[in-house]
Amino acid sequence: MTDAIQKLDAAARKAPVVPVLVVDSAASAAPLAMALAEAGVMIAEVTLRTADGLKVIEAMRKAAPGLIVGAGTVLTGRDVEAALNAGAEFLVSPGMSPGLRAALGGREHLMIPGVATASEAMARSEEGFQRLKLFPAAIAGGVPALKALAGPLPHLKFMPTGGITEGEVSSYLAQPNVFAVGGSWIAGQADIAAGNWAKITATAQRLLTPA
Ligand SMILES: O=C(O)C(=O)C[C@H](O)[C@H](O)COP(=O)(O)O
Repeated sequence: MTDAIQKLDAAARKAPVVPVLVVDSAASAAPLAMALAEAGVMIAEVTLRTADGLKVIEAMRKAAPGLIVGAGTVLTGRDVEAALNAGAEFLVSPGMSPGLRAALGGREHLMIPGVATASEAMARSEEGFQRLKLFPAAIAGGVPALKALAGPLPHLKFMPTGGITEGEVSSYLAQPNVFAVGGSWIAGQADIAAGNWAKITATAQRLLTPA
């Protein structure tokens, strides 16, 4: 197992909830990183869907050095290079394409690619991807799909993301083939833009300390 995956696994064992962040302004990065770290969040995914995404990755790493910051919505080879240059420690994509696959060239261990079917999961595993994102988790079958996949493919570990609600997190995390759960609602785009740091900390804290 590679260092990047080991580090991610160790953090996910302690704090298996990964906020998927859409951050409009790099000015939000430092207070956001501190709000998440205060809640005990150990892994965050910054999507490259905003113009400031790369700057946000850099600034969050500086502000909270203990937080593992990755890049999400990595779609192209250009995204791969830009995200790694900005300091992203892991990469997440909604799926896989021949171009992205070629651009990774030996760096599969850094990426968590999205899969929605058994065939996709088998293909990614064969290509060397060690952790997979079930995406969009709710549409791809949610917890029943993960249970079904665990039968024939017990060695594959997933981070379900997409359409998961707060109340469902614990049932996802109870699956032995789930190492983390992701969601954009943990720290919502509007709350980040409005600087609602206390609300973000409270939501993340609630998720990380189940009743
Ligand atoms: O940006 C990516 O790489 C994605 O694949 C999409 C995100 O994972 C979803 O947008 C999160 O889903 P929600 O929590 O339902 O909002």
